[in-house]
Amino acid sequence: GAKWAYTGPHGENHWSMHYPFCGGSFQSPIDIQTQLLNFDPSLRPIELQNYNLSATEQLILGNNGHSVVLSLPRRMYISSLSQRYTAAQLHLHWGSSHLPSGSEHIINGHRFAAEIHLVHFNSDRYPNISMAADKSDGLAVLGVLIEIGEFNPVVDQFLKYIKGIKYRDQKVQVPGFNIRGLFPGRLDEYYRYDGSLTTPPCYPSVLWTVFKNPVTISLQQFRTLATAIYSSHQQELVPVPMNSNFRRAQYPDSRLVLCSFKR
Ligand SMILES: NS(=O)(=O)c1c(F)c(F)c(S(=O)(=O)CCO)c(N[C@H]2CCc3ccccc32)c1F
Ligand SMILES: [Zn+2]
Repeated sequence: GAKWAYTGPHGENHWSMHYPFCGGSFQSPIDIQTQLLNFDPSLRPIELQNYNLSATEQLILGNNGHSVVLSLPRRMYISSLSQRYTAAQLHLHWGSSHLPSGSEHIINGHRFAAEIHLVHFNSDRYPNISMAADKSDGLAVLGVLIEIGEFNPVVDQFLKYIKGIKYRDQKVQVPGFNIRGLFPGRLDEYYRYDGSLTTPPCYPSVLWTVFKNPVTISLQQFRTLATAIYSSHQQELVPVPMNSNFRRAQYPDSRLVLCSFKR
C-alpha cells in the first residue's frame, strides 16, 4: 500500500487519505480511564499454548520500517477465547532516547515507556492472518505495557540481535525462547475492548487485551531499542531513525472498556 509514517506529510493525521478505516470508528489505541471500567466476571484468565519455544527453533527478527517484528510459529495459540487465535508475530512500540514514553495504550493519561503487541488471528475461521486482518472477528492482540526498571532477560533474547536489523527489510535468525516470559505474572488481570489495528490499514478487527501489570526493561535496553534501528533502507542517502512509533489515543466513542478484575 501507500507509504505511511508517524510524523511528517504521511503522519497519522493523513493516514485516512489512503486508508479510510483510519478515519473510522472503533479505532485503537485508547486512553484507558480506570474509573470508567466495567468489571466483567465472564473474562477468564488468558491461556497460552506452546509459548515455551525451544532454542533449536529459529525465529525471524525483522525491521519492517515501522517496528521490530518477531515471527511466531503457528503452533502457538490462545485457548481461552471463544475461538482459537493463532500467533502470527510480535512487535513493539516505543518512545525516543530523550523521551522514554512510547506505549500506545495509556492508563489515566499515563504513557508507559513502550508496549509489546502479540498479534494473533482467528484460525478457526480464516486460513491466515492476511485473510483475517479485515474481518470483525479476525484478530486478537495481547498488549504488554513496559516501564523502565530492572533489566529484562527475556526481552534481551531478541533485543540482543537488533544490531543485525538496523535498516528496513533486514532480517536475522533468533533462537526460540519462552515467549510466556514476556508477559507479567498475572494473566487474569487485563483490560478488554473492541478496537482496531493501530497502523494502516486500521481495520476495526482487533479484540484487544491489555494486561494491567507492566513489565520492565532497563534504561540501557530502552536506549538500545530507541536508537538501534532505522525506518529507511540501508542504501538511502538520508537515514531515518525509528523511534516514537506509537499512534495517539483515539476517541473511545461509546465503547465500553471491560476489566477482568475488581479494584
Ligand atoms: N499495533 S498492531 O498490533 O495493530 C500492528 C502494528 F502496529 C503493526 F506495525 C503491524 S505490521 O504488520 O508490522 C505493519 C503494518 O501492518 C501489524 N501487522 C498485522 C496486522 C495485519 C497483518 C497482516 C499480516 C501480517 C501482520 C499483520 C499490527 F497488527
Ligand atoms: Zn502494535
